[in-house]
Amino acid sequence: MFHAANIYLAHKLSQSTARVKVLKPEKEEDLDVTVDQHQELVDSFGGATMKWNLSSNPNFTPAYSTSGFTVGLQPSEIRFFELTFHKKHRELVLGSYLPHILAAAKSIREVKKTVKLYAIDYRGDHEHWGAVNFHHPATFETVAMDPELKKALIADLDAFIERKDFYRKVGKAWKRGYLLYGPPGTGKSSLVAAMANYLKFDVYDLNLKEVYGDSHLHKLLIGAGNRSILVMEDFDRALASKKNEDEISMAGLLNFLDGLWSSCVEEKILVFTTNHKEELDPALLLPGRVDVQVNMSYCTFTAFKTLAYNYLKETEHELFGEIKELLRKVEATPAEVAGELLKSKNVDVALHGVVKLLRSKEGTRSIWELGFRMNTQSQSTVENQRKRE
Ligand SMILES: Nc1ncnc2c1ncn2[C@@H]1O[C@H](COP(=O)(O)OP(=O)(O)OP(=O)(O)O)[C@@H](O)[C@H]1O
Repeated sequence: MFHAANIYLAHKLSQSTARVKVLKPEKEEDLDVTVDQHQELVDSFGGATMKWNLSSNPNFTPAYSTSGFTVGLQPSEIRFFELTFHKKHRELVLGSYLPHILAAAKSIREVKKTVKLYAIDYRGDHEHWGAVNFHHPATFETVAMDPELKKALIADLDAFIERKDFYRKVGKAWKRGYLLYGPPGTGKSSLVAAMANYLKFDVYDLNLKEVYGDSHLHKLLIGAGNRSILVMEDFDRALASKKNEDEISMAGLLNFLDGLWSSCVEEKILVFTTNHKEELDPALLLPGRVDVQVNMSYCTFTAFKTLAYNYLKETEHELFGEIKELLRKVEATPAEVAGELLKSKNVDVALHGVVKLLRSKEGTRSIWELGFRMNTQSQSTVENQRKRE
């Protein structure tokens, strides 16, 4: 309650607050401006006036020597808030105001949160996660993909976040599984980053190649925090690279995800990515394991326009017509197109680069066209769009 009140009141600091306290938490990027001691802060709620005051009492805890003996007392302080209100508002405070503060503090924390990227920590026993701040700039605005698919995905994420009570009522673990599939360079990793930045969820990058057995996998999965996205990139290939019998298998992974792990999960998103959806074990694709499949495909003209806007701030150009025609005929990944757009700040030069790239692909068939077969609705959505365009 103390931390919640501290966060809540920090948001209520006004220009007239004479003294504030400023901290820079080690792993956060922003400064924390909070209430200082003996500064009365007045808030109002449901017509009642609430007066807050931060105070402290001295406290002494035993100090120990390195050999474990008590060597005296160490001074510290216990800080607390004193809340003053008229006694007729007691019910209001206990029943509504304090719960309101808890909820408000939670959402402030989420907005301010610095998203973290976790990977297996190789400095220790490999059984824990190490974190760095997540700086991937991708957002849903910058990811070039079918607009309908994007809208549907955002709506699905929103619905998932809002349905905690529903999941609890129907006895389901509050988790959702996504499969992102498509050729390399079509934006699967960028989409994961966009999801993380949108939800402010930490990303846990579970590189299955580095997981040396079921118990290791279980420790890592259990150690991953809530409000997070657990990503298993190229997970089918990673599992296939495992030869030993005592190493993890797809069945072992799925069993654990469905079973014990599910019972301790809150607000977790699982993302599997693959370049070879057609080779996946159908057991993975059952609802409850993979709830949504997203086809990240070759660059359509709509996707190209997103990229052209991101990189050049260009919405119209005389070369757009030719690029549109070429994109109907050839297969270029958004990464390839983005690579050309990055080459020059000069719009004409950059767009000519794109035309040259696409022309060079005319008459060639990619390995994906030859060997990559897709079978879901989202694939036909993208293909229809390519035809429409
Ligand atoms: N759909 C996209 N929208 C915006 N940028 C993209 C998109 N696809 C690729 N890019 C650009 O290409 C780079 C590589 O793409 P990304 O790593 O997201 O592809 P991927 O599908 O995850 O590839 P892989 O399967 O090889 O991991 C990105 O950093 C981004 O700059």
